[in-house]
Amino acid sequence: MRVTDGVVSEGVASRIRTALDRVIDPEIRKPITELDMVGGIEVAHDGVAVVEVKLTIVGCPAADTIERDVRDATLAVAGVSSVDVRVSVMTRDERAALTSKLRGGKAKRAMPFGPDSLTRVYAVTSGKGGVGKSTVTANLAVALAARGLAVGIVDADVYGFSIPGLLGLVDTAGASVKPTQVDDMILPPVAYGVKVISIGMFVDDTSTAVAWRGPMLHRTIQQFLTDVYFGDLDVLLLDLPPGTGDVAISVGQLLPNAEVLVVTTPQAAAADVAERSGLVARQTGQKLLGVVENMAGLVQPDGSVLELFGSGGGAETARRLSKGQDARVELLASVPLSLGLRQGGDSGVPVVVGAPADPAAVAIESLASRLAVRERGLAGRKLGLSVG
Ligand SMILES: Nc1ncnc2c1ncn2[C@@H]1O[C@H](COP(=O)(O)OP(=O)(O)OP(=O)(O)O)[C@@H](O)[C@H]1O
Repeated sequence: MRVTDGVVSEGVASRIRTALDRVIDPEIRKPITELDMVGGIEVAHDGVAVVEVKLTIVGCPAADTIERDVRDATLAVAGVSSVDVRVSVMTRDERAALTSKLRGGKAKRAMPFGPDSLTRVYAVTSGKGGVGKSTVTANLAVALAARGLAVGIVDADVYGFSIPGLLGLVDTAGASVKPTQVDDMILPPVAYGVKVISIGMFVDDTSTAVAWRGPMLHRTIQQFLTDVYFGDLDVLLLDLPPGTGDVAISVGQLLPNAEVLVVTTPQAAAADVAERSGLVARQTGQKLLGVVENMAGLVQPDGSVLELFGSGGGAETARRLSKGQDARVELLASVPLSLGLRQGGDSGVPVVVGAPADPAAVAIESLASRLAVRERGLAGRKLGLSVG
């Protein structure tokens, strides 16, 4: 429906369009004007505005937010007395044009994180389960995003897909939120500024055991990397299942520029397993960047330190992994045992946000400052890099 009564105020209409540049699609994270989601805008002499908004899909979960933001932005424009936001859905062709635009006009299903990409890819692995790999990954991602970097996580931990829960992307029953799908493009849910995709978002029951063989896992990781719209990321973190050669091989093939972070505990025995998972990653051509020791000494109220899992495992793993490659594998951080870190994970409010003074949060922040590298220079060229 178009406004037909009386003379239309073009000046106000164009000011509304400019104001709508500030309305961001919460899932795609771009202005709705850039996404061609704004149709006609007409304003009658009495200041009554009609704004047409085209959503990507029927039942778009962001519909209410977008409609409200469009209403607020329009009403804030001088000369507007009231607004009628008319919501419709894009046609197939409009949607196809949008997904192609978001892919930068590139062929469908191109891999955006290949060797030429300016995204720094960190693959987080561990020798065995339960060492806090996912907890560290989730907090690291949030800390990097808080520094203004564009950050994404691919949770490929089929056996323990815990990233959605750690970042609060779950409903009251504990089920992961489902990503919106625009044709064959998947829009990753966003938490604390981090775009997240997880195997947990594609299983109906969180208690489902996902018993996948290598090829299935490979296809899933590949699909996550090609069909999920991450946009231009500064950093992509991959949470990998502990100690499997299958996934290391897939990551080596799909993301040859990925750099591996090995998470281990301070226990001496854990160093053996952690070393093996690092070596598997190296055999597949990936670069080992560093070791993160987690569950290190817990500071007691009296100031003494309780080393529940012993000490030195992280440094030992880094020392052993340094043999056999030119660049030294560094112990990048030692994250202490922390009630706050564990509680933050359980409640979906990462400790780096909920209790930034917690010693575990401080250690993860310092890890983030070592890894927070933006490769996109002002001229869009690649910048020189170094960790440290
Ligand atoms: N530094 C820490 N202090 C206290 N608890 C921690 C710490 N790090 C992790 N945890 C807790 O340990 C448990 C295992 O952590 P997490 O799920 O992150 O491990 P994981 O290595 O990713 O395991 P998996 O790969 O098997 O899924 C969680 O309950 C988490 O809250």
